[in-house]
Amino acid sequence: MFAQRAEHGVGLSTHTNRRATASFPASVKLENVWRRFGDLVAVRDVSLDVAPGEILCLLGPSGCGKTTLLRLVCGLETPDEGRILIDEREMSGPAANVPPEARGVGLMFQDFALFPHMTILENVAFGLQAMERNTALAEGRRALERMGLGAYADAYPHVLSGGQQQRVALARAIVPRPRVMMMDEPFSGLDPRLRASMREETLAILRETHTTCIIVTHEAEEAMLLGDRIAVMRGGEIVQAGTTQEIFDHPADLFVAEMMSEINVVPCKVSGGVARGPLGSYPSRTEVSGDALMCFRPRVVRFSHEATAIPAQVCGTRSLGDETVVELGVEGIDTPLLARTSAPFEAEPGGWVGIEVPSEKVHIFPANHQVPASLDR
Ligand SMILES: Nc1ncnc2c1ncn2[C@@H]1O[C@H](COP(=O)(O)OP(=O)(O)OP(=O)(O)O)[C@@H](O)[C@H]1O
Repeated sequence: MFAQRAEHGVGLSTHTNRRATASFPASVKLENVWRRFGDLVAVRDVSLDVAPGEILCLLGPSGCGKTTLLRLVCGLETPDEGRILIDEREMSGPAANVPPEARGVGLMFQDFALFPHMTILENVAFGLQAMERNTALAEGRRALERMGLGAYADAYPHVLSGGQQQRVALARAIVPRPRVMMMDEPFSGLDPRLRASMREETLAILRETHTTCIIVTHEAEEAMLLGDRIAVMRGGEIVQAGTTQEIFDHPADLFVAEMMSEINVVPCKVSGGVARGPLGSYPSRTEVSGDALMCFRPRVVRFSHEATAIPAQVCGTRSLGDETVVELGVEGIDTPLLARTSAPFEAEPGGWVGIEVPSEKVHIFPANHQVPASLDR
């Protein structure tokens, strides 16, 4: 990550000048964008369309190029090839290189920095310097109240907890109402309850202001909660982009399936459109043949007393309150399978149960499908 990138530092005078007209949403388009650092390819031939007012979540493991992509859109990085357009106007590319402050893009980075010598309110209003001071302070106060921090307006940052400081940084990023917002793990480091409420609040503000937004996250659940669409990145590339349901139901490969949630992976062999393995035979809807992997999520495993059910031995159970996670040993499979059930689960470790895996919930990928998440060099 990049130290101390000031999320307030990009485009503020522009935001403030344009603020009155900032209510119509902007589109963001990347066309075949590349960014290299020496021989390392951080962003590889990325094309992406973000519709006006859309919230797109970029999901991917550490080092896959998410932050670099945001920095390219903001103008803090220049693409080696390709074009970046905001509202069809070229920002980066052969014909233009619009400076960050003229792009109207707001930024909120995970390593936000508040100015220690300014009050909380002054920090928030910092982005409104082109505005008449009293109006700017009134706007700043409103944003702080919205974040539940109105009482701290005249205090200094050091009296706030880390989570509170993060909310101030968020207020500072949104108060100029940029038409396009880049958020890099904006909720990381917050405790789960605060994280959930910040997420809701941020989402409400982005929707209200029709802000087009790209949010970077490591967490699939967060991406699903926030994004109209999700783009999954690996090794500098967008592997798959779509709605939560599209990606969840039709993951492009095992990497994407594993990014979205935990998944059981069972080796099998495919021939003539049928996958055969320790769990029996399943129709394969893909072109795959030969060694393959049969994948399914723990929640799709059904417990069954039918004679056709697959015998499985209970290795262990964990209660999650309203759900039980069951580890199951099945002959021919080296690692225990996981099942999740919200029905009462009575069997003890060592006991035997029957399971079924519905064929429509099974994904079949070639055995060599998984490409390492690290970057090509
Ligand atoms: N200025 C730079 N000089 C050299 N290498 C860089 C530079 N910026 C990024 N990189 C490298 O590019 C790759 C992508 O980095 P980036 O920060 O975009 O990944 P990320 O997906 O945001 O990771 P994380 O989730 O850990 O923040 C990494 O290998 C990183 O070390």
